[in-house]
Amino acid sequence: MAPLCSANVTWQHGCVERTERQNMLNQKGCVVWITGLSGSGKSTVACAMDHALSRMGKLCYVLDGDNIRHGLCKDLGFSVKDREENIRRVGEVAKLFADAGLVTIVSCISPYRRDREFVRGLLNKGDFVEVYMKVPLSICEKRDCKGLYKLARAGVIKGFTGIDDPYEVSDKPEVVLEATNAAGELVTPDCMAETVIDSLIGYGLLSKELVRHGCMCVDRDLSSAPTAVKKR
Ligand SMILES: Nc1ncnc2c1ncn2[C@@H]1O[C@H](COP(=O)(O)OS(=O)(=O)O)[C@@H](OP(=O)(O)O)[C@H]1O
Ligand SMILES: Nc1ncnc2c1ncn2[C@@H]1O[C@H](COP(=O)(O)OP(=O)(O)O)[C@@H](O)[C@H]1O
Repeated sequence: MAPLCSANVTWQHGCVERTERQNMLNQKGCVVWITGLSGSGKSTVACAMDHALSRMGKLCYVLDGDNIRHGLCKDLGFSVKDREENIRRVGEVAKLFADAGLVTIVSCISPYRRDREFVRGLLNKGDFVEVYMKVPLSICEKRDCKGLYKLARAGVIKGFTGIDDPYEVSDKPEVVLEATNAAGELVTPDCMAETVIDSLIGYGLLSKELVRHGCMCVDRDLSSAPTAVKKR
């Protein structure tokens, strides 16, 4: 684990408090941490949430594992140590975004429980919401939209999560999203996003003042809100 901080540096306090920023934005900063196997739907749910929250007038930002590895973490691979460092960096950035008042949505495999708990520990209590994509490997592998499972099965990619590298399920993630509902029907990404948003409301991280339109939420005072919306 990295040292607490570099030598001879002093924390500089800002002159605008987090609460002031949150009041300006009319929202609370938090981190929604979406974890699960490759192909489980993390990026898709993150995108659906981003869309739904934006329609509600909430400022959010998605930190997606694939994208972060094109820049901030482009020097990292997939060893245990590199994944730990990847999650540490993403966690630190997510913490800054939450401090700026944004609903910060992270979609990273983050396969090791300890690394996710490390990030949870960076945030104020209650500001970290872990969303577990409980999608069986068989479904993820069947989707294989990037062809990586095929390469992993062929031994071309070593240390692939779910194949020859572990995914550790948390004891109590705040939200669990399954691929199918009780009736065995596929759950759409919009409905998954809605489940997470409902949880954020339940945890007091989002305002209850919402009206609903199908699976998408829109803010009560959005002038462009559809006329056929019904109260929750
Ligand atoms: N060895 C191995 N294991 C798992 N995934 C791999 C690997 N090599 C490359 N990829 C691709 O990298 C994406 C995962 O990046 P992450 O930053 O989310 O990974 S991690 O959280 O550090 O484990 C992941 O993206 P998603 O499919 O969106 O999850 C893969 O496309
Ligand atoms: N709820 C869903 N139902 C059906 N297919 C989905 C669902 N969510 C994602 N997918 C599909 O699964 C594939 C992988 O999704 P993606 O979001 O890229 O996963 P991840 O980010 O976890 O690797 C994509 O082709 C996507 O369209």
